[in-house]
Amino acid sequence: MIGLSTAAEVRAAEDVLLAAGREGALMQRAATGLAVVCLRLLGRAHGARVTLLVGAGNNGGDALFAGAQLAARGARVTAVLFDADRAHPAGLAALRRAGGRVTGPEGPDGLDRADLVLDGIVGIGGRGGLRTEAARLAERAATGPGLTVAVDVPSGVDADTGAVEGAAFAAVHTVTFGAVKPGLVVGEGRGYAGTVHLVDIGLAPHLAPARAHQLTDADVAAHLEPPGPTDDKYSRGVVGVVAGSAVYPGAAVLCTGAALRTRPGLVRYAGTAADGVRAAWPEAIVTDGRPGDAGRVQAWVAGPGMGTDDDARSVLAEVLATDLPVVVDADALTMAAREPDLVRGRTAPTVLTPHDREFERFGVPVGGDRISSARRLAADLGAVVLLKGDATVVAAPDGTAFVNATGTSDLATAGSGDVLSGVLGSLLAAGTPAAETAAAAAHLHGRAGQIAAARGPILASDLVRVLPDTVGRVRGGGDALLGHSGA
Ligand SMILES: NC(=O)C1=CN([C@@H]2O[C@H](COP(=O)(O)OP(=O)(O)OC[C@H]3O[C@@H](n4cnc5c(N)ncnc54)[C@H](O)[C@@H]3O)[C@@H](O)[C@H]2O)[C@@H](O)CC1
Ligand SMILES: Nc1ncnc2c1ncn2[C@@H]1O[C@H](COP(=O)(O)OP(=O)(O)O)[C@@H](O)[C@H]1O
Ligand SMILES: [K+]
Repeated sequence: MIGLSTAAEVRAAEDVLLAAGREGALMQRAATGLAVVCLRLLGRAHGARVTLLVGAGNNGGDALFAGAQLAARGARVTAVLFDADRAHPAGLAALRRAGGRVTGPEGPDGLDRADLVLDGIVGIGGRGGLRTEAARLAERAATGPGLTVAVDVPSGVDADTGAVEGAAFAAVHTVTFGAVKPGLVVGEGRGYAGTVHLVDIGLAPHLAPARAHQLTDADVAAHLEPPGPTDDKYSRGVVGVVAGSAVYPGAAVLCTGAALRTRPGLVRYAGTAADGVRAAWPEAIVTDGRPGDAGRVQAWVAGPGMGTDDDARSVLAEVLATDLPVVVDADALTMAAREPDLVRGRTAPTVLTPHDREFERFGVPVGGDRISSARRLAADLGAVVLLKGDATVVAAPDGTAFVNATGTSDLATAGSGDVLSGVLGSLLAAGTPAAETAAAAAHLHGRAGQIAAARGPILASDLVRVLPDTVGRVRGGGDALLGHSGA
């Protein structure tokens, strides 16, 4: 698991080392790690043109020290100081000693011919969008030829939330220090951060336990254990699906198929799309009766394509009245938003899987801070909330949160969410803790999207088809497709 630490948590850990007089050492570790990543990205230092955008704080100091290391290896480094009087004095001296040039925001910044641009405007000390001068150069960097690399956090991105209020530096890579900050992997900030490289500066022993995490393939593999010699079709967890309708059987077929393909023990289906499900999945046990007629299950998935009329409402209420884990998706979300008490007060886990428009039906739009929004609704309903998006967020009522690290925008296709709820129901039937299990389902769904999309545009049924291969590959470990790396 990769812990996501807020700016305050990072500062608290740094304070321990600063109190021990290690300030210089911390910044040197950060700058050296940064220079190493830059060298790797450039492929060579000698003759490379590098522009540093340097703000008045320690973030600018990191950029200056890293620039000095690159200059010492023959790079042609120009530092643009936004506030010449307050630029980090030791960093500036080091850059000058190494032969780097220094200019102001109106000076010859070299951006039009740069091979690499380092954004040291602001780091975790930043507030709000970039100010005018910085915004103008960030824009030129984004449209210029140089590879854009953010120091610690892309300037203008809120390190804690990923919110971007105004202009921000668009980085292709972000080299971050001590811990990955949530704002690099969630919300708008994710798009500005690009690939995240984590540099270890020795903070780990002093960091408070993270309240938000990203799962890796290895974490998710623990949810995908193959059956053992004593297992039978029941012992692996039976999932029940109430979804679809006679007119719209597609959602039921996708959801049931995804559940079967994730953990092929036993899937039961109850509802009016029974004929369609039978035809598509002879392996499923199907009834066109009520959930209670389906037989025993260990978890329910309710919602995709089931409608929101009185019959659908009574089916949902029957499922939510059980003491089993329930996934509430799609039409079931619409009904739960109308009647939140259907969910509040349940003792067994409930996982709600809204996208932004479904989330808003519960009263408040998602806004720029997706983790806090998911936490708020989770606490209000006493349920796990899986808020879908390009980086899906999962929050538990106690504030534990996960940000998904897998996926592709190709997943924005009709029926993709029905597949996710089938995968999730199937994993929940094993009885593992609901929030981490929901995060594991999002991870697996995202991986399936990446694998399916490697061949071209995808349909939701392609996701179902590649699920067994995806499970096999995630079990096999290896995070080659993940968005960030250790530096
Ligand atoms: N504290 C430490 O020992 C370490 C700090 N490190 C670096 O230091 C950074 C934090 O440094 P600071 O606390 O000095 O703060 P920053 O350098 O992140 O930002 C503070 C400066 O930015 C200005 N600023 C704030 N918002 C702005 C905006 N929207 N537009 C333009 N300017 C804005 C402020 O006026 C202030 O001058 C980290 O992100 C990291 O890069 C690393 O060197 C590791 C060690
Ligand atoms: N731009 C995107 N990048 C990555 N994943 C996305 C993107 N858009 C949607 N997704 C994912 O695709 C799925 C879509 O679900 P949903 O909107 O419920 O689809 P549907 O209702 O058509 O089944 C979610 O898992 C979501 O996280
Ligand atoms: K920065």
